[in-house]
Amino acid sequence: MYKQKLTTPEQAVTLVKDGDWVDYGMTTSQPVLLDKALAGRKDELHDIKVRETMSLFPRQVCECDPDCDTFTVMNWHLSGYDRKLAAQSRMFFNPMCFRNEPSIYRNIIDVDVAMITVAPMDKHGYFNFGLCAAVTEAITKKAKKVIVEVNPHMPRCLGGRGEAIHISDVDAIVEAPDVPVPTIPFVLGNDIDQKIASYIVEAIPDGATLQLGIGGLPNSVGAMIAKSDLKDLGVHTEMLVDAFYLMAKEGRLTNKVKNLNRDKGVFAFALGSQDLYDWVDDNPALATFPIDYVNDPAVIGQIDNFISINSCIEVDLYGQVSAESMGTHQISGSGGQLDFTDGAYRSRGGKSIIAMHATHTDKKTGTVTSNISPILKAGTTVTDPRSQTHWIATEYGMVNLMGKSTWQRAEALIGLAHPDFRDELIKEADKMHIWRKSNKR
Ligand SMILES: CC(=O)SCCNC(=O)CCNC(=O)[C@H](O)C(C)(C)COP(=O)(O)OP(=O)(O)OC[C@H]1O[C@@H](n2cnc3c(N)ncnc32)[C@H](O)[C@@H]1OP(=O)(O)O
Ligand SMILES: CCCC(=O)O
Repeated sequence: MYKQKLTTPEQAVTLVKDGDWVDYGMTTSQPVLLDKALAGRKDELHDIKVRETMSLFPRQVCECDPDCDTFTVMNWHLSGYDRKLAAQSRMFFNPMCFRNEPSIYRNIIDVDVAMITVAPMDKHGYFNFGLCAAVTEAITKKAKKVIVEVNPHMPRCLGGRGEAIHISDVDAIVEAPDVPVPTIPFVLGNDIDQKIASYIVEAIPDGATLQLGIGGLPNSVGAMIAKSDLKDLGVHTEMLVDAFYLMAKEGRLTNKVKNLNRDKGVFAFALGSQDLYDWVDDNPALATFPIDYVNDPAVIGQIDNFISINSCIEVDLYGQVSAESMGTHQISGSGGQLDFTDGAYRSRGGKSIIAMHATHTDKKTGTVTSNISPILKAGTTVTDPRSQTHWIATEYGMVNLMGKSTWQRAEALIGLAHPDFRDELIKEADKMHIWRKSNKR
């Protein structure tokens, strides 16, 4: 069957017809040779819609078609490359809560052709989805045709479920022996990140189960945990990052006291360095599951002492969080932030922590602005509504907003702002009628 289905990328993409919706696997499952071959058909195809997530390298269907004559590309979560294209109307954002994405595929949207990078076929005829199980099964099950791009460098991730596809469900196979699996460097934050990390690490008990988001700030927290005295930590995370490998190496991560999936570190996709990939490869201490399980707040809430650590871009004085846009400029996406904010709050002893620097410096102009604002800018997307926001951390401390009234939130958040911006924030809070008269006397 393998020999019958094996073909060239150019031949495989002839499965795509005018008007089709084509889905690429997300992050490390993005096809490379198939993307290039599909781009090669630009002049003969019409109205092809491509859906993808977080490009880790230039997308050939975008590069070949700057005026978007043939390809309309949509993206569930923007990377740095993607946000530049989106700002030129060459890519469009697909709003979602990550836990809902599989059900959106199952119940709402159609897929004509799925193109997915996978690990080599095993002796039972299965292609492991490798580093990214998250939504891959939902995409392939909905697709009318499935093309797999086999990458021999793709680690094999053992799964709870939904981690592989059988050759009988595949329409065409192409091989990519010389394509590296994309890595991202483990970059630690600066002194401010270290300060914020120190508050967060203090709030983590022995035996806690952790989720870490993307970026220098969560990396700093993870690296500090690895060097701490914390014992018997567990992992239940959307994205498995290098920090978890460091914690395991230092003996902090045992998954021994987790009250769900005990002895297993749970994740939906892994993205990081080659060291991380070598650690996850065939590792029975880890289990990958689809995102509608990992990110389900009802699942997360069953795990005691669940500590979720994510970062954001801006918080207003009501406690509304944006982790994804600045006005109408889409920076990234909601991803799983709200899923974990809700889930960690439900956990006995749990905390959802949204961390950020108190200020932002514009790289081009050098202008410094407060990341705590009276109100979000016009057009900014709310990632976490104020009713769901739990803990917020900056280099000036950490506060729990849950249960606080509007004046208490304003007071607490102004206490987390950079001192240079506090007077102005107080004036605005007063105008917004969320500053106590007694404070003025
Ligand atoms: C994969 C996971 O994270 S799982 C966890 C759940 N998911 C989420 O939390 C999703 C939402 N969160 C995110 O997307 C990220 O955590 C972010 C964007 C909030 C922070 O990620 P980081 O990698 O630390 O972001 P970074 O500092 O590089 O900033 C990204 C961009 O936003 C811009 N930016 C960041 N903060 C601000 C700000 N306050 N004002 C204006 N622009 C800002 C940066 O300039 C940068 O833009 P550029 O690359 O085009 O120059
Ligand atoms: C693909 C979604 C990533 C995130 O949650 O940030």
